[in-house]
Amino acid sequence: MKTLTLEPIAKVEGVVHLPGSKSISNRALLLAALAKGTTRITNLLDSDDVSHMLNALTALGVQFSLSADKTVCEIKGVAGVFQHKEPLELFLGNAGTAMRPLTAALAVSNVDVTLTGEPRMYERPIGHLVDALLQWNADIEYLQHKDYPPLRIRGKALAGGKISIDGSVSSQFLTAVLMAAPLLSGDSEIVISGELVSKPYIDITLALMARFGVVVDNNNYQSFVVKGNQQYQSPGDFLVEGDASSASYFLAAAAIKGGTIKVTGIGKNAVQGDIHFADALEAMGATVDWGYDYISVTRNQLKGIDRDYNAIPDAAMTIATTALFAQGPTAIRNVYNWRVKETDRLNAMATELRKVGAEVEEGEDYILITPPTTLKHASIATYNDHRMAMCFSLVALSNTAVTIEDPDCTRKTFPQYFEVFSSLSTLA
Ligand SMILES: O=C(O)C1=C[C@@H](OP(=O)(O)O)[C@@H](O)[C@H](O)C1
Ligand SMILES: C=C(OP(=O)(O)O)C(=O)O
Repeated sequence: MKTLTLEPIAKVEGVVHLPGSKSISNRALLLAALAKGTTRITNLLDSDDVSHMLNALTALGVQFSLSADKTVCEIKGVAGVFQHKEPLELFLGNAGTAMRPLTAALAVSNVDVTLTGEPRMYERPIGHLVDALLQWNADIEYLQHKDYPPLRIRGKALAGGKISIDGSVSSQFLTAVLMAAPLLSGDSEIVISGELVSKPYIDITLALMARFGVVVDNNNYQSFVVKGNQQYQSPGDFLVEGDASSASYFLAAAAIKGGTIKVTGIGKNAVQGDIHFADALEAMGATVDWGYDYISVTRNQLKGIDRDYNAIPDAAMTIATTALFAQGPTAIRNVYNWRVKETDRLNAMATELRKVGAEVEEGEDYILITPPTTLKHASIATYNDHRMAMCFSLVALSNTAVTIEDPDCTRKTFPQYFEVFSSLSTLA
């Protein structure tokens, strides 16, 4: 297996132009594909998760052109729902932002589609989404195990109406039904049961739908009303914000061993909840500066924090390895759904943090990390989880090297991560 050893880093500083947000790239592609008119998407992310969405759109007959560097996509919308006569199989890797939204969009289209993915995708639940779509009378079949992909979807026109959806495992299920709702022939009301997790991602969904001309009535995230029989409208040009989750590694590095690092492509008005990772760093003691198109962080003495990070589950992983450099313990709470992401992230994080010397308590939905006085060199298993690889690069900001196993797993959202990280670093 390929490994990458990062030697101890004395200092980090510089400017990072962030690649496009994964969450926004895949939403923008899907809505542009459904919309009336041609959309020119710029700063599109080029990564595996986005390739899976693009490949699915190609197979569905959507016409688009990509620039040589794959960051500009001009896409001609189908002005309605997808139409495809022959049965199709779409392979979606482990991309939640492709699997979940496409399940709903295809259930209301004229298609007969089987959605497949990597083995881990077949362990990531989708039952809450399918249960919601079945209430609209969708035709969806589990091909292996109840509540998990692969799925066979025989899409058809659906009438809408009132449904309930369990929001306690993934917000992507609600995102999926919201994006499909305007395509129903009648109006719909979507009522949330259970505590809605990862709420800021719903704001991304509503903001994107609005950019494509569809306004949703949001009753305090308890229920949503969407008018039926609508068509998404292309906004013409659409610029993808920088990826705020990807920014977290650089901002954390600055807090630990800056210098100052400035990330551009996101700022104080960004729509992604993960920009509030910078607030976590500030609470730990770092100095944060916010502009309209940048966030910069400068080092300071860090102290441990104890907070609920349900709203930013992806960036919260970066807090776990930043905690290695703080005075006192850090608790990251209310992150149960770490267990159903690329791997069981609570277990993976606890196991690997212990390897570098931390004392870790792994709860059902929290992790409590007490940093060691000196970090130990370790070979870090990454569990095919891009965020495990990126988070543990921070260990090199010590007097100790760190070895990252399978570093190429960052291709899910950030293929160039290690090149960018190294370009900011001065070795000890
Ligand atoms: O809607 C989105 O773009 C996402 C929502 C979050 O998932 P959950 O809602 O499952 O927490 C997040 O972890 C994922 O990386 C992207
Ligand atoms: C959970 C993640 O991905 P997905 O979109 O596949 O859910 C992630 O990127 O951390």
